Amino acid sequence: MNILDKIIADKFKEVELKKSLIPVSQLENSVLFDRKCFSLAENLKSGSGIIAEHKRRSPSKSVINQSLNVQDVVTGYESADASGISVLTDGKYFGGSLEDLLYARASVNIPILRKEFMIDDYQVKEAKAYGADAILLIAAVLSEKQLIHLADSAKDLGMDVLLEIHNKEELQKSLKVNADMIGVNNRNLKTFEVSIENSKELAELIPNEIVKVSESGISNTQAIADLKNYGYQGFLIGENFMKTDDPGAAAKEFIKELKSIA
Ligand SMILES: O=P(O)(O)OC[C@@H](O)[C@@H](O)c1c[nH]c2ccccc12
Repeated sequence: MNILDKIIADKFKEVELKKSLIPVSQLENSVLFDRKCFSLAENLKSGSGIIAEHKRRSPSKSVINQSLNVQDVVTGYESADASGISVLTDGKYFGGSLEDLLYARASVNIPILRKEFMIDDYQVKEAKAYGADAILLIAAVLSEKQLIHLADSAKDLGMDVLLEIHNKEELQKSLKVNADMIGVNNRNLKTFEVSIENSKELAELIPNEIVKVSESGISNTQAIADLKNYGYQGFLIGENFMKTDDPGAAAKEFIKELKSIA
């Protein structure tokens, strides 16, 4: 079993357990459930394009940063002029939680992406109930039918959908999905290999009306200038900021430099 298979197997158990503990009706009664979402896709078009991620650890890097407080990190990202924030909510492999999402929501007024391994409608409802503006769907772990269903369900709740692909086959099964953004993951989730070339190779195959996002392994502004030439408008960055003592300050410096080369 590769790591992605393991994560998904655990996720099925986790979701079943949660469903038995907290009914959907309770999620729907959350004060945040009727909140009007910010659009991440729209924000990427008009702003810096950076989606800055809160990530404590990952299966590929183990610990990145365990000592920070989520509110400080996300307010730092907001004042750095990030277009949106990504909050990992998986606990076992990434050290995140739904509570992180809730604290992030209470701290900023920019779009927040719930970064999670979505396999069930229940998690889409949870995302809305805990203050997310957008969800991630990973084509590598979902069928075309599931992708369509989960995306429609998020759109019905007013959230944006970022659909993650890693290769041509995954893009192929994503074309009928109602996604606002397609994210090309430069990291292969099965082997952890990272190559920004992956975003460049897949760019021309992504339909023009969908906002293109490049994800993972981005550590310098020149890479972004390059990716913009391929039509990318969004750039998801985690480790490069989170590995520092002050991710907000690192993001601010990065975005300032990005603006100066634009
Ligand atoms: O820390 P990086 O290399 O900048 O990557 C951020 C983000 O792209 C990465 O965390 C990610 C992309 N897709 C995912 C799916 C699940 C968990 C994590 C991810």
